[in-house]
Amino acid sequence: MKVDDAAGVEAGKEMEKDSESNKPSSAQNNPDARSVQRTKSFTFRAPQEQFTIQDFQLGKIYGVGSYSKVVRARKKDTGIVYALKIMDKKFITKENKTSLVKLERVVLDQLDHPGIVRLFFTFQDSQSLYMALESCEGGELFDQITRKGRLTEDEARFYAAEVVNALEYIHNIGLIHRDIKPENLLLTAEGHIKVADFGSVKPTKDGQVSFLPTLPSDDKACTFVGTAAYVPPEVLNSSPATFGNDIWALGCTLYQMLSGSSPFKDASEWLIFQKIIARDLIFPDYFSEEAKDLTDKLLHTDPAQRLGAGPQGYVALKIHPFFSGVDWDNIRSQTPPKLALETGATEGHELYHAHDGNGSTRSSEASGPVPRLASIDSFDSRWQQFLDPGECVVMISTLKKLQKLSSRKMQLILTDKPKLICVDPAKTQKVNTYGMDNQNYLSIVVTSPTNFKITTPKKVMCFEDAKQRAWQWKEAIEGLQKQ
Ligand SMILES: Nc1ncnc2c1ncn2[C@@H]1O[C@H](COP(=O)(O)OP(=O)(O)OP(=O)(O)O)[C@@H](O)[C@H]1O
Repeated sequence: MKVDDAAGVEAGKEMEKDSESNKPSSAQNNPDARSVQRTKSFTFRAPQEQFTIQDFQLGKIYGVGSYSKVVRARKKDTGIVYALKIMDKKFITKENKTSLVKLERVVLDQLDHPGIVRLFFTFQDSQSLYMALESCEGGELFDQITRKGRLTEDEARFYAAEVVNALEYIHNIGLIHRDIKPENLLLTAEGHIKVADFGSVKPTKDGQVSFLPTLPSDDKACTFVGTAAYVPPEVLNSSPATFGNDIWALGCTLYQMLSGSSPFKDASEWLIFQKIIARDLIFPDYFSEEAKDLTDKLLHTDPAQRLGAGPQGYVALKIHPFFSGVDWDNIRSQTPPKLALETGATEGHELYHAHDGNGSTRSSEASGPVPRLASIDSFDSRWQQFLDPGECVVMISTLKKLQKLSSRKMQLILTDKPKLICVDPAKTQKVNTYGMDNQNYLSIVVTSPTNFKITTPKKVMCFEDAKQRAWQWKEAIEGLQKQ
């Protein structure tokens, strides 16, 4: 057996291994865990099945994560649709993600709440691990904010209340999610919230989730788990994670729902962190007093004082005037806001200026019919080096560059120069820049919502955008060429 194959087998065994734990059985503390039979060996509620990928009819790609791909998949015999999370065993082993994958599997298995994505079963083959998740057909809350520009206070209240309801459950069983953000808040076809992505979860010492794998320490200085724009100031100062992390991220998410963008945004992670540490928070005029007050209290600098994490816990959070009228006991039977469906059209445009090298940054500005930035936190400081002073990023995404027999991850950056920069994230010295004037004529052809081709005088490049923004890339490029 080759070393790589052996590694793949290990990843599979590790994810499904009956785990020994010296923790008490969660069935004693958690009524939801009673359905799991706890004899000598532990049985997962979501079983490991003997299915193969051929048992499923695969549909669109919902999205691509750092070590997985999530695909809509209909089980051929039952007709039931799942979101199939597919992970490459060799990649997981190579990247040392085995214990994190197992953690996510064990945690999802024991979570039982209508506001959290459900894991139904797992299976594997020689190459991949598969998790069959509840399919969230309404997409990400992030896309609702992008499509609507910003949400009304009623809409934001509805979503925030459902997130609070799920977070209360998550915290009560002793878990810190650590990556709450609009991209990880998925929606059902009806429009109810489902918290997803437990890949960064941190179990607390006296939590109720059992059979946890041993994890590598992440408490090292200079590293943080989560997403730059939603990370609380104390985590940047290397304090250990607390429930207050998720409350801060909830505050950022509420702000983003109401305003259209996250409260601490800038052109690089470093600049975002400066804003977070300085708590450089500006409320738009149209926020109601209740919305301002709640956001302000969720974004308290002291994690222990954040509403919900403070001494009165969730009671204090739920009675905040912003939530007046919310029927907390019947929250999942309320009618959700109408979902904004995907359209080719885009509104608004935000530009993010490059740092000018003198320590000052210029602010963002709005103009022109060019698409909105996908997500400012996708602009990380690594890409800054490719911009000239004052140059603005119009669109940026990690895409797949498709070649004849293979594909590779690429960072595509469109700037207002206009210029298209294509960087291999694994080797940032490998960068190609394409001008877009008459001599360097560049054209773009969309072949599907996910795929597009870029033709330059010297080559044709095929890209796949898992977030289905092929039309947005075309509009943005052609918009700049017309200017
Ligand atoms: N149950 C689901 N139903 C529908 N779409 C989903 C579901 N789970 C995940 N997705 C989509 O698939 C994308 C990839 O999910 P995945 O969990 O692999 O990684 P991620 O959370 O985006 O990234 P990372 O692993 O880097 O944190 C998500 O952004 C989301 O849009």
